[in-house]
Amino acid sequence: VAHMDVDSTYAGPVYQSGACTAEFCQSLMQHQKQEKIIAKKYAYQIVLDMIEMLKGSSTLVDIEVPDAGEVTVCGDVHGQFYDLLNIFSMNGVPSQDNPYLFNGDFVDRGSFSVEVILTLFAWKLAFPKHLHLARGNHETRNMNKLYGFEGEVTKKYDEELYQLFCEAFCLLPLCHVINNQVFVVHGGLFSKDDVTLDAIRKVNRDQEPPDEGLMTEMLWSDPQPGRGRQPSKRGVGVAFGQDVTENFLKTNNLKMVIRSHEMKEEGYEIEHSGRLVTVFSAPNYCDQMGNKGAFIRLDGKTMTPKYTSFAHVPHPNVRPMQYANPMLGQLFG
Ligand SMILES: O=C(O)c1nn[nH]c1-c1ccccc1
Ligand SMILES: [Mn+2]
Ligand SMILES: [Mn+2]
Repeated sequence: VAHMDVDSTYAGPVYQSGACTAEFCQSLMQHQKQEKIIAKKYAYQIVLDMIEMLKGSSTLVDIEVPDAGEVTVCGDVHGQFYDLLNIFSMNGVPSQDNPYLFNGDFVDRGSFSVEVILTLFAWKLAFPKHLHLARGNHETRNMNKLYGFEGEVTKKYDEELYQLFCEAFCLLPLCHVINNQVFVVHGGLFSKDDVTLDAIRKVNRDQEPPDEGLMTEMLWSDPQPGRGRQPSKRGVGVAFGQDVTENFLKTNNLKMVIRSHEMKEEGYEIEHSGRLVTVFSAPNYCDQMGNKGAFIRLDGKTMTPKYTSFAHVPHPNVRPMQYANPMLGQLFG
C-alpha cells in the first residue's frame, strides 16, 4: 500500500492508518453520499487495519453496557448505504456514549455495499470497543460472488481489494453476548441441545462456513413457530422451535436471543414468547419489498429492548444487484 499514490487532483478524505477519528468517519460518509469513492490507497489501508484489529478478536465477543448506558443493535443492511446514514441521523453516530452492534449481512443485494462496509469498518477503527460487527452469511465468498459484493468491489476498486475484504470477513466474530444476558447472532441456534458458550468460543471462525456445524448454524439457522427442529428450507442450517431457544438460554443462563437474517414487515418481530427477537435494518428491501427497517436499543441496567421501526429514504438511481454477475442473475432470476 505504501507504493500506492493518491492522484494529485484527489480532494477527498485522507485516512491516517492507526489514527482513525470520528471526523474522518463523518467526512467519509459525506464523500460517499455524493457517490464519490475514496482513494484506493485509503480503502486498502482501512481494510488492512481492520484485518489487524480483527486478528485480536474472537469467535464470541462479550460486550459490557454500563447500567446508565444503552447499546443499539442493528440487523441486515445489505448495501443500503443511504438507509444506514438515516439510522445514524435518527439514532446518532457511533461513539463511546452511543455504542452499536451490527449483526451481519452488511453487503450484497443493495448496490452501495462498498460504501456501507468501508463506513462500518472506519467507525470500528475509530471506536474498537463501541462499534461491534458480527459476520452474516453474506460475509462469505459464495454469497458475494452471486449477490453483488464481489462485482461491486471489483468495479469500484479492484479484485485484490475484494480478496482483502474476504480475509477481514473471515476474522469477524460470529456472535456477541451483552451483559451476560443477551445472545446476539446473525442466523440462529443449533441442531443439537445443550450447546454451551464455551463450545462456541472454541469454534475456529477463520474460514468460509463449512457445510454443517456450529459456525454454519449460527450464520444460517431460522426460528420456527412451535417446537422441535426441522431441516431449513434454505438447505443450510436448521429451523428451530421455542423449546430449542429455551434449552439454549437455560443451559447458558441467558435471558434472550437477538438475531437477524430474515426480513420483517415492521423491521423486527418478537418470537418464541419474547425469548427471541428478529431485527432487520434494510427498509424497502431490494427496492421492492415495502417493509420497514428497525433497530433495538437495550438499556444497560435491565437489557429491556426498545424497538424503532423506520421507512426507507431516497437513494441515487442505482438498482439493487447492479453489480451481480449477469449470467448468474439469469440462473437465479
Ligand atoms: O440475500 C438475502 O436476502 C439473504 N439474507 N440472508 N440470507 C439471504 C439469502 C440466502 C440464500 C439465498 C438468497 C438469499
Ligand atoms: Mn440478509
Ligand atoms: Mn442472512
